[in-house]
Amino acid sequence: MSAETDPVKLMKQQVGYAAAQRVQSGSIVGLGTGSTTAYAIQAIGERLQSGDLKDVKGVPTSFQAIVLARQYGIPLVSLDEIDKIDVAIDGADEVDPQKNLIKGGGAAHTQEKIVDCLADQFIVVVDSGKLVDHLGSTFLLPVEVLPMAVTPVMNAIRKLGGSPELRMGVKKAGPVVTDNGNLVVDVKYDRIDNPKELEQTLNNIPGVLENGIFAGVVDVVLIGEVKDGQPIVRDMEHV
Ligand SMILES: O=C(CO)[C@H](O)[C@H](O)COP(=O)(O)O
Repeated sequence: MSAETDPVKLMKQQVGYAAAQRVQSGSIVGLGTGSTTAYAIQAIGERLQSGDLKDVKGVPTSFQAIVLARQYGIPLVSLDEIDKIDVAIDGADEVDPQKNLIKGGGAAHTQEKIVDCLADQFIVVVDSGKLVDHLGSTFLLPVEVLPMAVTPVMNAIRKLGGSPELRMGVKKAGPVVTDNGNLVVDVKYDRIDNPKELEQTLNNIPGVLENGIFAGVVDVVLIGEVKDGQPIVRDMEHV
């Protein structure tokens, strides 16, 4: 893997690479979505190709993960073919000090939550810019919604104190359509004080598939950062 020159890309590359080193031969690996996880998928593929790693299978969390796994030669399996996932590696948009997350910047949080929560070990890979004191500080909360329910769901979210907006496509006319054929509503909160409660409340609105709060499910957070001009990776537990 050639080193990135852009500092943020370099942090993402280093942390993705570090997570890939934790994968062991013979394991089933949840393959997350996003630019940071893409480096981990690449590094797992390179380890397989060099013979450093053997007999690894991936469980993808999105169409992007499928494409990358194929590109880097990682055999894929579906959830119907396995009875466990050893480790999942995935990115995040925000991480709070209790290791709660906001995910869904890539509109893939529904499949990500299924795969990440099934893993014996869930490793999150982020650059240091994703660390926040409380969720909702920098990122809107993504909620995947069935298309026919988008208006009542947005009304219900407003009544619960959030400000929802329908996510629109870039280089595509109209709204973003997820890998599951649904829409995404991004919700602004002044502050999310109780992530677990909000996660459950939003998922109870009829028409909501899943929201991007991942509360209490993360085992390890690896953080890529630049210290004294050098990229380093640290575990969130060990400052
Ligand atoms: O949740 C996600 C996709 O739905 C991504 O993991 C999250 O958006 C982080 O992406 P990146 O590593 O590109 O910053």
